[in-house]
Parts: sequence; C-alpha cells; structure tokens
Amino acid sequence: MTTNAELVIDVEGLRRTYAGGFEAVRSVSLSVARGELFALLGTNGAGKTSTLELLEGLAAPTAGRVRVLGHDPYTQRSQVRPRVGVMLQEGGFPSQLTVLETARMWAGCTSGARPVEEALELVGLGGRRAVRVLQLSGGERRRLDLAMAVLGRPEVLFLDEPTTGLDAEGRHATWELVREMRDEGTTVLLTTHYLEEAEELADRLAIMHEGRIAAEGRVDDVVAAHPSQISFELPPGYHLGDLPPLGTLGVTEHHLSGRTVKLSTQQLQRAATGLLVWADGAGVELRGLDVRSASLEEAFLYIAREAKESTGTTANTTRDEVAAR
Ligand SMILES: Nc1ncnc2c1ncn2[C@@H]1O[C@H](COP(=O)(O)OP(=O)(O)OP(=O)(O)O)[C@@H](O)[C@H]1O
Repeated sequence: MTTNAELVIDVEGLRRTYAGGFEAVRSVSLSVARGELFALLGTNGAGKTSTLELLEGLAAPTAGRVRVLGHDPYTQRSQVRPRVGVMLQEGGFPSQLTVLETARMWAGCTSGARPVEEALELVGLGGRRAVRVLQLSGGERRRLDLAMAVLGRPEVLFLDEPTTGLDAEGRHATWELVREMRDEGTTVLLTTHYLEEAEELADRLAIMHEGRIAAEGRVDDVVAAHPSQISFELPPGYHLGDLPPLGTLGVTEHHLSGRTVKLSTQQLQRAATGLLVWADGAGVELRGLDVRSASLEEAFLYIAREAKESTGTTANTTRDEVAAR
C-alpha cells in the first residue's frame, strides 16, 4: 500500500444507522490511494450505497471518520465537492430538458467544466443532443449521468453501479472511459454487481455483506484466498463413503444435493487427479464432472454463503454429514 499522505479516500470505523434503528453500515474501514480504482461489491442490501453516500458527503455518519482529499466531505463540503464527480444510482435530471440543455445547466454549476460537447462525446451521446431526457432509454440516461459526473474533470470519481442497464457495447465504452480517467490520475471508487467489471477495472476491491467488509484486497489475492470447486454425479449404486477419503484429496468442504457432489479444495490438481484415478480404477464414469478453479464469482458466492452461515441464516446448499472423515 501507499503512505498516508497519498490516501485520497480514508475511512475508519464508519457506521450508519437509519431512523428506526437499522444499522446499514457497521464499522467499515477502507482507504484508496491517489490514482487507484477501488470496487465495492456486495449482495443486495449489503450497504454499498449507504457507504458511498457518506463518502460523497450526502449524509453524516452515525459514527466513524471519513476523509476525502483530506477533508470531511459532510462538514467541509465546499472544499471537497468541486473536486469530486458523483454518479448516483439514479440521476434526477428534469425530464423536459434536452440532453444539451441538461449538460449546459450542469456545466453552469460545475467549476472548471470541460466543454459540454466533449463530455457528451465521451459517453457516446454526441448524436442525442436534441433529445429530451424523458425520451432517452435507460442506458442513455445512465450515460448522461456519467457525462455529468466527469464534466468537471474531477480528482475523485464516485460511481454507483455505473453500467447497470447498459448493453455490452455501452458497458465496454464506460470501462474504457473510466480506465482513461484513472490513467490520467483520477481516483475512482465504484460499486457494481458485475464481477467481470470489478475484474476488468479494479486495482483493489472489497466485498460487503450485511454492513461489513467480508473480504478486501487485490483481485488476485481475494480469489486465491478461496477454494476451487469440483462437482459431479455420484455413479449409480455408489455412496459418498465409497469415494477416496476426502481429506487425503485436499478437500476442505463437501456437499451432497440429490446425487450431485460438490467439493471445495485449495489443491485442485490433487483432488481432481485423486478422483479420476479412483473412477478409472472402479470403472465408473463421473457424469457432469465440472472442475472449476477459483474465480471472483466463486469467491463472492463463498463469502456470501460463509457470512450468511456465520450470522445464522440458512445456507442454500444442503450439507451432507455422512462422509465427514
Ligand atoms: N433511508 C433508509 N431507511 C432505512 N433503511 C434503509 C434506507 N436506505 C437503505 N436502507 C437499508 O439499508 C440496507 C443497505 O442498503 P443499500 O442501498 O446501502 O445497499 P446496497 O448494498 O447498495 O444494495 P443494492 O446492491 O441492492 O443496491 C438495506 O437493508 C436497505 O433496505
């Protein structure tokens, strides 16, 4: 990591309790260095937007400390806001204005704004200048939101689900723009449900669950910390106990759902080889065999399931107790 002097976003022990007592953010700490792109992932309702709004200075935290560019974004808003670009989950532009009128209005409130035509071109809306916001598609509105967020050439960019509703081309174009901004030195914090987006863009990421950060680090490190998966159908007439001892194959967890066996392991080659050698020797076919090395998606699902289990909610998978060895 970097020295404290380079931290553009610095958050410690952040809590947010809504009126009514629900605690949506439960002691979140994170930091983002200048020029870094940080992705905040999480299950629905994990607290990503609630956290982001505190960093954007839209609300005061119940407890904890937020610094953006060295200032408190809520109490020192006037010092932070002009240097920050924000794309909310839902933009709220007047529906009767055209795209160009909206951009001009926004430019009027933005210090150091780039030419509005340039901002519209950046997001592929150059040809839609004269169209009313009302008549834009959902994806085009998302692009307009992004154009307004980058209008002031911000030092810090907060993007809340920037590509939701975009087609594949729009998503790739957005990634390109975000990458360019990062390469020019902009610090970016984005939330997303698209794991591919985080893998493509993020220098580091955090996965939130129920208000807390359940995992954090570089993409490769988060993935490497989680097991690979093997699944297959138990051959007819065979039971879990007929397989080689799972512990000796390096299997750390196993589930049986109907006849489908799912194994987790940090030693994929050893486990897969052991199973195949056994199947060959027994003269059986492992139908539906699927061998999957760890991926961000697997890591995400694993973390969500672990976190659910640790908070006492039921896991989706049926745990098989038969072959615990
Ligand atoms: N104004 C509010 N009052 C009470 N509870 C709220 C309020 N806003 C959000 N919440 C609750 O806080 C929790 C976190 O919501 P938040 O929108 O931050 O999650 P999220 O991770 O962004 O979710 P999603 O991925 O679904 O957008 C949810 O349980 C939500 O219902």
